[in-house]
Amino acid sequence: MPPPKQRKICVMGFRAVGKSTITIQFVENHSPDTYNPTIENTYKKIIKHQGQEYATEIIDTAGQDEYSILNNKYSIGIHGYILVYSVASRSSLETIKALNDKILNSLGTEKIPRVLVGNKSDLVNERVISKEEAQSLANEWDCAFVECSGKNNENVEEVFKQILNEVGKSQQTEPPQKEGCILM
Ligand SMILES: Nc1nc2c(ncn2[C@@H]2O[C@H](COP(=O)(O)OP(=O)(O)OP(=O)(O)O)[C@@H](O)[C@H]2O)c(=O)[nH]1
Repeated sequence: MPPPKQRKICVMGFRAVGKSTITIQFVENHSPDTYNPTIENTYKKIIKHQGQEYATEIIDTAGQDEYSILNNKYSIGIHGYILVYSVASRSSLETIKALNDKILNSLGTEKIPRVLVGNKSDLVNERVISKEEAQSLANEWDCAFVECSGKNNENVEEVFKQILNEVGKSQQTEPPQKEGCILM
């Protein structure tokens, strides 16, 4: 197998949408018993995906809102973003739109590997965001889209596979660096 590739992934979204639950479910195979608002936690996991190992660092960030200022450390050296909203909360989707804008503005490009994640898909009767609405937003952003339930461990692995795919795609399409001078 080729040597592991390093990946640094940031999990972002509104408060209590399930960022920690998804991350802990994926890294440690269990769902946290109690709700503890996160300040910031970093997890490490070797992920085997399509014949390649990825030494992955997953940063579980504090809940954000539309007015939060994007910390510099969430825009420098990050390979991809997992943008989480709750299918049962419209305001959490509005926060994701604002967050997405902030990330794109801060990096100055639209070509940023992202996965839009609708968590809490088990809350069937409380759903206010349809799959179609989120899928069309993901199409607009040209990024992947996954619905999952962190609590029930449904589709959680898919979230991480998709972000690795998105990062891989972005690295394939990067134009080769040209050598020489640029006239300003
Ligand atoms: N029904 C349901 N509840 C969930 C799911 N994922 C998380 N929760 C619950 O939502 C609450 C918040 O979960 P967390 O994982 O702590 O959310 P968070 O986004 O990390 O929260 P902050 O750190 O405050 O931003 C907890 O009570 C979880 O049990 C899910 O898929 N379904």
